[in-house]
Amino acid sequence: MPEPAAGRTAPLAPGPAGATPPVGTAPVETPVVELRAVTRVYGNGRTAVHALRGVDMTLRGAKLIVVRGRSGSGKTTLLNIIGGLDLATGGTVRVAGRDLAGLSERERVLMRRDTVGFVFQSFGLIPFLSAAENVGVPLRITNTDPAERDQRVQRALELVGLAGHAAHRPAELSGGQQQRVAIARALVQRPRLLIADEPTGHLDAETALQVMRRLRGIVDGEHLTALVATHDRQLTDLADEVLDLRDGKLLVAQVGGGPQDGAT
Ligand SMILES: Nc1ncnc2c1ncn2[C@@H]1O[C@H](COP(=O)(O)OP(=O)(O)OP(=O)(O)O)[C@@H](O)[C@H]1O
Repeated sequence: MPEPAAGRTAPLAPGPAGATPPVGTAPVETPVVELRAVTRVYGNGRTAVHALRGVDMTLRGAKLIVVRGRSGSGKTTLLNIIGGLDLATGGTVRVAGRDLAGLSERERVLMRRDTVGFVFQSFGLIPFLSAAENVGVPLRITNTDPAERDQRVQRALELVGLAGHAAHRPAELSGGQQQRVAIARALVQRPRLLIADEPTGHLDAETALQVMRRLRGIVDGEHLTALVATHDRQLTDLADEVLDLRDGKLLVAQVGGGPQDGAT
């Protein structure tokens, strides 16, 4: 699939100013994710668990990419390493052109904040805050100007189709609506990369499909890359690419433009 000719659109407003290089605004040619020979070993000696065994991957462009695999195949480990929540034992991990191993802890925090949006199975909403307040939490942390914050929260809620539910608390929303609020919260910092670990795991099949369709539309409309781990077979139909992990190895990888680009 051809790459967009121009830079990606940034409908959720320009990137924040910061002391570190603006990783969230890396050139569009830069793959958002590049893994080379990535390994992750938990523990050591005879009890060592080889969760990832030499994963190569290149992701770029507005793509919805599904990672699937049996329980224990390494999906969460892979997503956490790409998102900078965990460090690889070996190999190279580049996100928006930056080698994560070369970043300090603080730089990794900034990389996550500016480049990556996370969505988890359990939604992770704060129960006593409204939908809008939940979505606005990342912007409060970064001391975003209140007027800009309100505008970006409103836009993010519109993207997930919940502009009319801004004042509702999580308990007043359905499971699918709660996950859409969580997606809006992940989008409000305008990430290049959205990482979702079993985002529909707590939803019934019909609701899961609705959430995934919404995600599909957001990937296309916002020109971001979404990496979604799921067991759900029907959700893979909406993906541009499907990566199969088995025992820490990537079996299928036709991602990032070139044929077999990044395939193991
Ligand atoms: N912190 C840890 N310490 C030791 N082993 C771990 C740790 N985290 C994961 N593992 C092991 O690494 C392997 C991969 O786990 P991971 O959670 O990445 O798989 P998964 O595909 O996401 O599984 P699931 O679908 O059940 O969430 C498994 O064998 C798991 O037991």
